[in-house]
Amino acid sequence: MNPVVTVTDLTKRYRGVTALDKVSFSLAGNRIYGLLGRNGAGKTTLMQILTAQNFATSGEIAVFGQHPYENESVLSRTCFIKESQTYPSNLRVEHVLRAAMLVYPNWDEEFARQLVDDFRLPPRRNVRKLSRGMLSSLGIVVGLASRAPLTFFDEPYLGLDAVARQIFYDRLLADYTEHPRTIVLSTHLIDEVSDLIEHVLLIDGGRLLLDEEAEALRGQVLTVSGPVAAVDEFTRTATELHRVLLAGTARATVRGDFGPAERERARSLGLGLEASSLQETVVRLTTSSNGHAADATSKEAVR
Ligand SMILES: Nc1ncnc2c1ncn2[C@@H]1O[C@H](COP(=O)(O)OP(=O)(O)OP(=O)(O)O)[C@@H](O)[C@H]1O
Repeated sequence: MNPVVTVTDLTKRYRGVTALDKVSFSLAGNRIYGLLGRNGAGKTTLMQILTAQNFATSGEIAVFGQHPYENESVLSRTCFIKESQTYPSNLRVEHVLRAAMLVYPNWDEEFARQLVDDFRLPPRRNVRKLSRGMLSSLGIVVGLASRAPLTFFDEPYLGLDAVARQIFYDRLLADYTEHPRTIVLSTHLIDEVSDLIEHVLLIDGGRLLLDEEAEALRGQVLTVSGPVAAVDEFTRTATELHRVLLAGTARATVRGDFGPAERERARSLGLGLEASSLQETVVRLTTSSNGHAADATSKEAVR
């Protein structure tokens, strides 16, 4: 199947800031992508360019095989829900939903109504009078009910409580299962979405640090713990991302290909092995690397 998005050597420079630096990747159809990275990594800039709300400095992009700028056939299939979505101040909730119905060909009105109930949104209230969390809920309703074949959610939950966030995750997963599409979810709440994400794109300082299936990544990053000498022996053949020393023992987060033989080797050295969570993996990769993970091992002496 042709990719839904292809990005080749995409660079975006603002005055004095390189927000994206020769980024290349593609997005397949019908997958949920996690677009992860620290503040200022370049995530919003990337989504803006892919939705024709910003221009590249150099590089190529194709969305559904075409450039998205002023391209109705691409934009009608693309939905971008931003962190701080703004609406004309004279609109009520029901007006926003009606406008969305006109924009998105796959709009599901019944699903939208159900979501409005789920998030307890008052349909007749003016958007100016919505609370911060209610505004985020409205964006989520539009993002889900649009059923756009390519949907971007950029930190959609400012002000949303834990119950509403869980409703978002549950409805997203259930609806995606029934109506598969390509969803890009940018978030800092990595633990909360780690079961949803099928593929991880990690950006750091404008560079793509990771483009990996979530399942594959789970087996690639491990934490080993035990006597320092045994940890040293084990980590000789892996990339060490982080280490904590504690009274003669070490706990190291390592990245590598850990098949059954490697795991057996760890056990024979008397080491404990734990899979790292996606959040820990992202934190360790972005704090240890700057693109040079092996050179910049972080050694943190606790005692
Ligand atoms: N209009 C602009 N003018 C100048 N610099 C900008 C502009 N927009 C973004 N930047 C800079 O580009 C870099 C990437 O910003 P971007 O908003 O894409 O990051 P982000 O990954 O979405 O961050 P966050 O997670 O904090 O939302 C940052 O250094 C930011 O300050």
